[in-house]
Amino acid sequence: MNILDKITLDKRKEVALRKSLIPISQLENSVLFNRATVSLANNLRNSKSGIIAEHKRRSPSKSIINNNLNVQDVAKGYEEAGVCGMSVLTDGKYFGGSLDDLLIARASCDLPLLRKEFIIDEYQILEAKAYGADVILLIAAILSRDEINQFSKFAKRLNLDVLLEVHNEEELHKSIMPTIDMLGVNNRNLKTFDVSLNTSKSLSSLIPNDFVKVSESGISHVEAIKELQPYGYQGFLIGENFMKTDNPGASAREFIKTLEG
Ligand SMILES: O=P(O)(O)OC[C@@H](O)[C@@H](O)c1c[nH]c2ccccc12
Repeated sequence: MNILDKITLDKRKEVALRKSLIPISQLENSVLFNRATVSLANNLRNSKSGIIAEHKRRSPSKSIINNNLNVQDVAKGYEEAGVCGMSVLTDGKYFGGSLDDLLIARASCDLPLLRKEFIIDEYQILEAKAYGADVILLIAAILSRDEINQFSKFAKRLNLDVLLEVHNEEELHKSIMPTIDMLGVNNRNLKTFDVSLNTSKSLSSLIPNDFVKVSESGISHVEAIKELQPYGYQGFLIGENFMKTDNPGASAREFIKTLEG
């Protein structure tokens, strides 16, 4: 079984348990549930740098990245650095994250927040809203076209932006629909962990212009962004490159200064 299948299998069990612990009505009663969300897609359209900075403690491909930071400092640091949005990994087992991380990030900054999660059930979209997210991630590799349609419609009804992640042509064709705001091309193959910026380059011309194009993973220097911008990319999701340092906010700030300067 590949790692993505393993993660999704575990996720189905986890979500079933979560559902039994916290009823939907309780999520809907969250103070955050009815707040006005901020659009990441709009921020990216109006930005010169387009950086989405991620909070990621560890990953199956890199094991521990950084265990010595607190989410509050990271969120504030990213906001001060001038990023367009923040991505918060909420998967516990494989990435060391939690919904509490999302909640703390929400309490610490006004950036649009992406719930970075393996979404396989509408319940997780309600959680995203209740814990302060503005954007959800949908991963084409683990969803059918019908599910993408259903989940993205559901998210739009909650005023959440939808970032749809693809890794190849087949996933891209399956996913094009008007309820998607941003199309993210993951440079990392989630089944093998191979990383190549060529994935973003080769898929770019197949993405219709009404979607904001986001390039994800493996971006470790400003030159990579300069290389990808001519292909129409307006968003760049960066995790490890910032998180491996003692001060992710400061490294994001330095990165953006070099990029815009
Ligand atoms: O740390 P990196 O290589 O900069 O990557 C960030 C982000 O793209 C990556 O964490 C990611 C992209 N898509 C995902 C889906 C699930 C979990 C994680 C991811």
